[in-house]
Amino acid sequence: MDIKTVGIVGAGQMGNGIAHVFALAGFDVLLNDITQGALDNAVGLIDRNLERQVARGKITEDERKAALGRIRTTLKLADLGQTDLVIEAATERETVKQAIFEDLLPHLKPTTILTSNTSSISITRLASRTDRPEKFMGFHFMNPVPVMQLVELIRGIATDDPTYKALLKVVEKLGKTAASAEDFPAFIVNRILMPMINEAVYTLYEGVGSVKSIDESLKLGANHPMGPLELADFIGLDTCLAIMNVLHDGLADTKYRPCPLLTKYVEAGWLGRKTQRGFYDYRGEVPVPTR
Ligand SMILES: CC(=O)CC(=O)SCCNC(=O)CCNC(=O)[C@H](O)C(C)(C)COP(=O)(O)OP(=O)(O)OC[C@H]1O[C@@H](n2cnc3c(N)ncnc32)[C@H](O)[C@@H]1OP(=O)(O)O
Ligand SMILES: NC(=O)C1=CN([C@@H]2O[C@H](COP(=O)(O)OP(=O)(O)OC[C@H]3O[C@@H](n4cnc5c(N)ncnc54)[C@H](OP(=O)(O)O)[C@@H]3O)[C@@H](O)[C@H]2O)C=CC1
Repeated sequence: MDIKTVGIVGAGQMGNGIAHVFALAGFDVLLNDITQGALDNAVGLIDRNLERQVARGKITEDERKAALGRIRTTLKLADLGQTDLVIEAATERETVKQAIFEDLLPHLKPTTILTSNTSSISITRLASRTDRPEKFMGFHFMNPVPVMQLVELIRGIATDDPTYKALLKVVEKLGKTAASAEDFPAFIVNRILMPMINEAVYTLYEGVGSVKSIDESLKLGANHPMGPLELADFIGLDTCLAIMNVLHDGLADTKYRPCPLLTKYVEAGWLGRKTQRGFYDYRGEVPVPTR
């Protein structure tokens, strides 16, 4: 199937990045969220990120304008029914994702491929609640989407070959690299990355190091581009906790127990960069550690 139009549900940090790269690659994009404010913020951010790419000579001004011209927004989920490919990128909560697919189903044309950008949730289970489990896949982009090369492709138990091949072609058109992962909790990247982040929070919780010393240790001692706590803030602490809970519940192993300090930050609403406060406070000129 030749995919030309893409519907994206959720205009948060992942939804806007996904819209950005699809528009730049020539797809027509329809972006949906529940508030006009979220849609306006997303388009503003895409514009600024495209401008940054122009300033760095990565794309031309004409390409920036053309990409922006390919992005439309809507508050009506039903409008996405006529697109060739839907990418769900809403909050990492299974009930939210299930409700989105249920609401979308009556409006979908029969050939539309359904995907979720979930970081951890079972693709087989999400697919089983739709009318087309064979046309359903995990389509997992990395943050920040315009920069990161990898896309994880996760087949549910029922996903058919034409669907998998169609998504491989899309990844190629985006100029990214696909890695196939089996459908088990948190797939590959987060199965490995998130326990490391959770361990960094335990290291802080147990007083082994401060926010600054933990991040510096991994940046300077292991050459990571960001320290694990800085990265957790960048991903969103709510998303990190949700992924740890999926690992803990799905694999029933205490080694995936979310750190109580991570839970406390989420309960406080200190979700990282997106709320201006997490392991760092971002409200001033430079980020200041909160512990
Ligand atoms: C949770 C999940 O389910 C899965 C995940 O995504 S896990 C998270 C995976 N992501 C990571 O691990 C990111 C780790 N961090 C990094 O790689 C880097 O710190 C970073 C790329 C984010 C920033 O790099 P940096 O060197 O500190 O910043 P900077 O020099 O400003 O930017 C580097 C490049 O990224 C671009 N960039 C940075 N942030 C960007 C954004 N939000 N949107 C678009 N472009 C961006 C810059 O324009 C720059 O581009 P060029 O190299 O083409 O000039
Ligand atoms: N953050 C990351 O590094 C990565 C995240 N992911 C995954 O991508 C998905 C999105 O994450 P991220 O972008 O970080 O999250 P954000 O919190 O930044 O964005 C989620 C967006 O979805 C919106 N939303 C919630 N419910 C609905 C709905 N019913 N219909 C439409 N929009 C809705 C939210 O609106 P509101 O704010 O009003 O609730 C918000 O704008 C998650 O599944 C996450 O696990 C995947 C890779 C990396």
